[in-house]
Amino acid sequence: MFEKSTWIKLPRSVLLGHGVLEDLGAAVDDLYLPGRPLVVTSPTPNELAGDRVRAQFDDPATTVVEEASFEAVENVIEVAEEVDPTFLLALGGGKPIDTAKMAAEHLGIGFVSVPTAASHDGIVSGRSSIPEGDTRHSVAADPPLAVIADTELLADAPWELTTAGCADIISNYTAVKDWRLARRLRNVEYSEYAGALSEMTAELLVANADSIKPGLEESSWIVAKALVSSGVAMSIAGSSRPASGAEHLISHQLDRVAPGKALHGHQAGVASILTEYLHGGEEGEWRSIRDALASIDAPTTAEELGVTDAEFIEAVTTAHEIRDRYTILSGGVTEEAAIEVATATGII
Ligand SMILES: NC(=O)C1=CN([C@@H]2O[C@H](COP(=O)(O)OP(=O)(O)OC[C@H]3O[C@@H](n4cnc5c(N)ncnc54)[C@H](OP(=O)(O)O)[C@@H]3O)[C@@H](O)[C@H]2O)C=CC1
Ligand SMILES: O=C(CO)COP(=O)(O)O
Ligand SMILES: [Zn+2]
Repeated sequence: MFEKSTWIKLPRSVLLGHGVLEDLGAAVDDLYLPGRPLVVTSPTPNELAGDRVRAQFDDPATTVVEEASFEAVENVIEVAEEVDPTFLLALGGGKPIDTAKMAAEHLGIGFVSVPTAASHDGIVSGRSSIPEGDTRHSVAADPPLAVIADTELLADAPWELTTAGCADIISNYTAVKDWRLARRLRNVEYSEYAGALSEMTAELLVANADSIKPGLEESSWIVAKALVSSGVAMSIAGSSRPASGAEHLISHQLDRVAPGKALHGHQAGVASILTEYLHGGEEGEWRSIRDALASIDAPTTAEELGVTDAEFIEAVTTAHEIRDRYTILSGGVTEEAAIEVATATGII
């Protein structure tokens, strides 16, 4: 008997473009979400756009998240239990968005995502990624009910946040290779649709790399569309597999080994040069990944990430320990081998 089933959860509305922040209230009305939001934001986005967001609702409440942590999620839940909002409205980068996503899941209410930085594909996805001690919890949560991505706001964010979003997308190439490898060697469930969408998203971004330049609002448009598309791929897969393979394991380890030194997408991008080399060898496509990253001003070396060679190598040799996800790094890489590959690719 055929017994497979799939439940794909997607945002119902995605507004993307110049000035769409002013349509936020209307977009929420369109979702038939009556009542008041609890705005979950972080300091800079609150200062930049908090008042414009609050002005579109009756009696909104606000809570400010200083860092992404389980404690922050608990705090948001506590505030929500006091003010009894009908939905959460996450305003900012990944920190407030992931915190709100996880809190909304716990509270059993929806959330609306208003990114102020096109820094990674978590702004759209149904995955919440929160660090805790030495590990990182990537948990399934409902995706946002709506995403309101104002390219005017995104274009004003520091340029490196946008290049981090690009690099997060470019790393989809190796994430999909790891996923296919896991299907072949471990019979892991693989979605052709999600894999193809994720790869196509990276290809389109690279094809448009010439239009990704600081001070050009079109860059934010291209990147934000790619982040939406990658988020949809994760929703179709029901996991972060289409966008997170061994390169993400290395990035998560760098967060632990060298915290706060580099942005998530930049780390995943540099790590994907190395994992592509492991997949394809000297003749593989690692140079194309490196050149694509360089063409949009993203780092391609440990030094450009601001981490030492030793920190990068430690992240590579320990990456397989943090998550039970089969990748090219499963089983581990010796320090000598890691140094050899990182040297061959010019990362160290
Ligand atoms: N779900 C997922 O798939 C993923 C989730 N994550 C999560 O996301 C977090 C990282 O996301 P990221 O977006 O980089 O982090 P943040 O939300 O911390 O944003 C990065 C920095 O940019 C600032 N900022 C945000 N928007 C603007 C703007 N428009 N102009 C000027 N500054 C701005 C923030 O300021 P300030 O701190 O003052 O508010 C912060 O200092 C991690 O904590 C991680 O847990 C990461 C990867 C994937
Ligand atoms: O960053 C992600 C996709 O780009 C999410 O991946 P994780 O599931 O590894 O947190
Ligand atoms: Zn990522």
